[in-house]
Amino acid sequence: MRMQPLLNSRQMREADRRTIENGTPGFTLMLRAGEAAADAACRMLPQAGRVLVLCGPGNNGGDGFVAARILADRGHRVTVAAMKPVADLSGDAAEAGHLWGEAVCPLAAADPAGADLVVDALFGTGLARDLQGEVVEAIARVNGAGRPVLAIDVPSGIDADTGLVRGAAVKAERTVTFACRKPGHLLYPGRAHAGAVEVADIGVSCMGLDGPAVHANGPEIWLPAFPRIDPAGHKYDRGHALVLSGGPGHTGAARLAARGALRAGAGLVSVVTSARALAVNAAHLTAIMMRVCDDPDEFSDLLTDDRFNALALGPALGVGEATRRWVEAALEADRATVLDADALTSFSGMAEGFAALARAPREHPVVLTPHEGELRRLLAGPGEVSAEAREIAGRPSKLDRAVGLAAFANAIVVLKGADTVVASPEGSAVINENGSPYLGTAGSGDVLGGIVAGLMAQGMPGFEAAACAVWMHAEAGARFGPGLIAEDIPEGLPAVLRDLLG
Ligand SMILES: NC(=O)C1=CN([C@@H]2O[C@H](COP(=O)(O)OP(=O)(O)OC[C@H]3O[C@@H](n4cnc5c(N)ncnc54)[C@H](OP(=O)(O)O)[C@@H]3O)[C@@H](O)[C@H]2O)[C@@H](O)CC1
Ligand SMILES: [K+]
Repeated sequence: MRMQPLLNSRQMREADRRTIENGTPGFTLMLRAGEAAADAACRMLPQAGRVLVLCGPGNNGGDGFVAARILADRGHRVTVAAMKPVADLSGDAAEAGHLWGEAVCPLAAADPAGADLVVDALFGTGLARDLQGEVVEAIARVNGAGRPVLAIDVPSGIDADTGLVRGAAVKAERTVTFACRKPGHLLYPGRAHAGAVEVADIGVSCMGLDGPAVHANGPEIWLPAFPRIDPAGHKYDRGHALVLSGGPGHTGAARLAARGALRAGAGLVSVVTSARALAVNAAHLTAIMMRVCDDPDEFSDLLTDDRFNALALGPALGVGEATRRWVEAALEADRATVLDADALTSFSGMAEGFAALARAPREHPVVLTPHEGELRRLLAGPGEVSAEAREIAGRPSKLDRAVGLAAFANAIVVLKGADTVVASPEGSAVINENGSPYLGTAGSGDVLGGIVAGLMAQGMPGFEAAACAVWMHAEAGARFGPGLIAEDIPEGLPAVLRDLLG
């Protein structure tokens, strides 16, 4: 298994430039890209058919002209509609336009409804601003025609770096991209617009580039750091995770998290409960133990025992001063700590204070697991919030928001959603892609926090534990499919672990 880098458009340009500098002409790359697109088109349309190729003003359009030439040579009836006449193109795109060598109609005259396949070569990684005017209209006609669409590199109108729609965007059935995928292929809505994405090797290397290290999340990222069980060891070698319970009537979330931690392999897991909630927790727990703490001071006392090496707190704790004090006690104790839900929302409008706590020098990782609403409330909630925090919350790109919060709080951030991003304070990130819509169910996030804590209890580093937990959680949910409830996720972990660990 190889790591799958996701290069942004600046990094892609740099990769391109280096390849050209090392002796491969840009036009050769364009010929390879166009051929890969033509091959993909032929797989979608195996019999000779009517192909409409839409070409933009830059090199993405150039790829389109090359693909059009190859498809016509292979017997398809090809129409090319372009934003600019070939005479107005420059560089490699002009050369590709001449290679096409046949008539080009204006974009406004393109008739996607009359095609068996539409090849979208309007814009790729060079999209620089929102689309307007006739391109928006042409894209609306393509999307309305209901014909299969193959996008070259990126569905036009999708920002390759953020996955956001810039004015309008093509909805493709497939996308053929070059060298490696881009963040916008994994981040929604780009992921939905791209359809199935295939990567063509055109001789451009994605390695050794400056800038953010962003990857698709997968076992290759974290399996080497996965805790291995020592055959001669015992449960005390695999850590002891503590999960904080809410009060009576709010205890289920902690038990879900605790179950996740135990299934993830923590040697011991205890729910920390108030005396008032003890009976209800006791009625539901067997392998998971309990510790009674009625206030944060008792919790601090408990944490003088360094065998408790991982903490998870937040779900169903309640929002306010009391929860802030539990969070302070947890952070002061310097254990591998997961903060979720109310542990984050309790600091709404106090982003600076929260960050000061999280940033205090510490040995063990802090993992924050907000969804978008929790991130917004934490960084831009009502109250005295710094311009820096507000700027992070307002970033259009989910990737940038996650990386921003991670740096701001010096913590690992799991920004949850269908395209969960895990970011480190140093700026590296992974984007998850094995989830399923069924994971959006009550208590699912509680289980995730527990899995992260369970892995860290076994000594897995924070970033790897978070990325691994996100992947395993999604995998267990996706395998279960329809009818999934949060309780099923921990029970799905053994099968996922068996396949991972062999
Ligand atoms: N990297 C590689 O290894 C390889 C890359 N290759 C291919 O090159 C593609 C990147 O090419 P690219 O840089 O020319 O950018 P591209 O997406 O064609 O668009 C730029 C043009 O669009 C214009 N424009 C921008 N926004 C606009 C808007 N909103 N509305 C209107 N116009 C707008 C912009 O004009 P300007 O901003 O200057 O006005 C410029 O004319 C890449 O996706 C891949 O397909 C392969 O050929 C081989 C190897
Ligand atoms: K495109």
